[in-house]
Amino acid sequence: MTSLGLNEQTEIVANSWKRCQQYGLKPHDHFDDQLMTEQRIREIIGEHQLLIRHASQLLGSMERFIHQSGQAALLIDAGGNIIYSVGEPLFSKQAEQVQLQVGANWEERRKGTNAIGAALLERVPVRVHAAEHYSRQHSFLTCASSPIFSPSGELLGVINFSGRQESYNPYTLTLATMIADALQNRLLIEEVKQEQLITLKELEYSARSHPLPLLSLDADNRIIRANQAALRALGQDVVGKEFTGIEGFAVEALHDGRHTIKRSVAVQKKTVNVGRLYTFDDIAGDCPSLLQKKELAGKAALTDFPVLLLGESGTGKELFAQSIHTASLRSEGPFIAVNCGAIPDTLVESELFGYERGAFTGANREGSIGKFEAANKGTIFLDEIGDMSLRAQAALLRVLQERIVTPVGSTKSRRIDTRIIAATHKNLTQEVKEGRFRADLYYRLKGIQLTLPALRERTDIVMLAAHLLHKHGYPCCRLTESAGRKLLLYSWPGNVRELSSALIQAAFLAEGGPIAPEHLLLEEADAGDGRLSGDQLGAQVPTLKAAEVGAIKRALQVTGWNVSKAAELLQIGRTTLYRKIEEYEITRL
Ligand SMILES: Nc1ncnc2c1ncn2[C@@H]1O[C@H](COP(=O)(O)OP(=O)(O)OP(=O)(O)O)[C@@H](O)[C@H]1O
Repeated sequence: MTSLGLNEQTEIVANSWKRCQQYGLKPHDHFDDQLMTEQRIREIIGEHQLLIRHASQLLGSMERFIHQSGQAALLIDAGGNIIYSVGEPLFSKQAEQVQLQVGANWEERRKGTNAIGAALLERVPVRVHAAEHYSRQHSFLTCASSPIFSPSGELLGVINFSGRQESYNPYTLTLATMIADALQNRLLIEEVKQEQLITLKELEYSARSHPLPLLSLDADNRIIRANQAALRALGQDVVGKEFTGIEGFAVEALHDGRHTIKRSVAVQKKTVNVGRLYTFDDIAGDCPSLLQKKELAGKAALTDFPVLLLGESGTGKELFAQSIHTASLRSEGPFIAVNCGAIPDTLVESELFGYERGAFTGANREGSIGKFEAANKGTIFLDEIGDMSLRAQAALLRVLQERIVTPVGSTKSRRIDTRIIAATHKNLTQEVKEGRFRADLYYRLKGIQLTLPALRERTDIVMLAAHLLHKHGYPCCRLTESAGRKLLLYSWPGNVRELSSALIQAAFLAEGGPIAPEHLLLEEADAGDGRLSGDQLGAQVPTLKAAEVGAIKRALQVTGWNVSKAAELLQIGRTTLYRKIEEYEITRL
């Protein structure tokens, strides 16, 4: 910014005097000498941290010169408040007598004609020397101020040099202007850095959750960028408009470690599993037996072999099935889940293979495609396969062998290109032995077989619990140590599904505080707290010995047979635990 000529400066001062007369100020009056409260000063300083940081770096480097000149340098915000100062101590003391100090306001209306107030009003560099000050109290001063603008042209404040009138130097106005320009450049660089950060964040989001709607907002909440998905969601003309929030969007503020950047990236809130299939990243836990299955499933995903998932109810079979699909080359194709146990025997063929128009009474007049065709080029997940009738098994076997389906009522067969993942909580070999499941179908399905560990066999229950609390929207909810112990000693017949619902209930009961054992309402009497409720008494009550053996076995299992850790969990001595292991003849399976 170039300095104005002498005439323009004189005119600025003259106009300021006229305004002061209109305000009703008198040169001999006692001018406003109120300072802000300490609390308010702290707040204002907090709001201008970035500006203060850059100003203090620039002025700090010339502190010696400022001292030698007998002056003080000040930073003032756009409202006329002094928010930072560095100066020669003797002059700074005198300046304080007229409140030229942090916490004072130097707007023209309060202090009469002065360089700070005039530069803020006129938005140009201004010098006010000695008797040019409207107030007689200020005539001992010589001051030079230059306005600071943001990269987008908004007035942010003023840099001012003041000293006793004898310290007048024609270059102080040039100096103020140079410092204001340097400050502006630094802000611009900062903005570019923020821009890079925001772009990186956007890239990260697009890599992770493409094609979710993605917006970038400026400091005023105006949309500066939007990807195609966001344009579809919000309209093609949203760029430049103010973002007022929208149902389903979460706004994430970005930080650079030192301060919060006012811009935000808005991404669509993850609504659990609505329109989004699970991926391997959703499978939480670091228990070796789980990690091994995850690795194997990851390899299986790259092939087209059938996968058979075994495991108790709630161990994550569907989670694995979806993750295999999303990691496979078929991920762009459909994922169709069929609960085989829920289809009535008479409808199995029409459900799986479809039917032609008018094939049977009650059928849709237009006909319908079956699940296999719906899953063409994708994956079909045959859940609860162990619950299928023998008749249905025969029909399924035909499809697997021939890779074609014939809709009910049709003579035309259709070729299908579908990857098959089946799952059951039943022991299929036992089912085969007892004649309830066809051996040939079993061998067709078990291309790659994965048995998922039951939760009680896992060593990462507490970590999984923290993950599930986070997933269910209680990221700050923490488990007390004794609650963690209770989770470890419980037998979890319902596996992760049961853990998940126990935690939601516990977080609710804990009302935002830490989750304690009494918040975990578990089904069994062996829940680790040793207490039995009234309705659990009677036939279901295990004997004391059985409960003790159960607790010891689980403690050994979750600690991977680390006797010291298991004893700690059970809150008994190590020697006692050794004795009990021997006494009850507990062995590692
Ligand atoms: N390792 C895991 N990490 C995170 N969530 C999990 C994990 N395992 C299971 N879950 C969650 O537990 C619940 C039950 O999982 P899922 O439906 O996949 O189990 P399943 O074995 O298919 O059960 P079922 O046999 O009863 O159909 C789901 O909400 C799933 O997201």
